[in-house]
Amino acid sequence: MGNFTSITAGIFSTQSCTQFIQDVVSHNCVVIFSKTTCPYCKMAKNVFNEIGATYKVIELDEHQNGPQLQDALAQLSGARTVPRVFVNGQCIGGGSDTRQLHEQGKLLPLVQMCTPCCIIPPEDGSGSGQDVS
Ligand SMILES: N[C@@H](CCC(=O)N[C@@H](CS)C(=O)NCC(=O)O)C(=O)O
Ligand code: FES
Repeated sequence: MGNFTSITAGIFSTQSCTQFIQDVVSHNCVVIFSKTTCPYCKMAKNVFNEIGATYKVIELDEHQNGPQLQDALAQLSGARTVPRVFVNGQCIGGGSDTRQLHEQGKLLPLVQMCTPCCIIPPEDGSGSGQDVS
């Protein structure tokens, strides 16, 4: 009788996970593939909080296809560890890589290259943005 392997593979295949990841990272300036309990992941989120960048988080431990997504991330980025951090469609590495780039002053310029810009303007109360000097 029939072989259902190809059907059950469906959405769970590494290939469709790869497509999902490529879709998410091409539509969001900063994407963090994370696990809710992971301190390295918190570190990565904190770095982007510090520079005022908004980011999309995908918590792999809460995701139906978490393990498959990790396999696909390994293929795409060379590591299946969390976090995996993407800026402007490119993987910049994990939590310590993100912090290091920030300490070297290289993270903000990467984020600023995104269109549309994902930096939240600081609320300094200095008026409506109209400069009439
Ligand atoms: N230096 C790396 C360390 C990442 C790491 O070792 N992550 C562990 C969890 S803390 C991991 O992903 N292990 C494999 C797994 O959870 O599937 C980083 O900062 O991202
Ligand atoms: S520190 Fe343990 S899951 Fe990341």
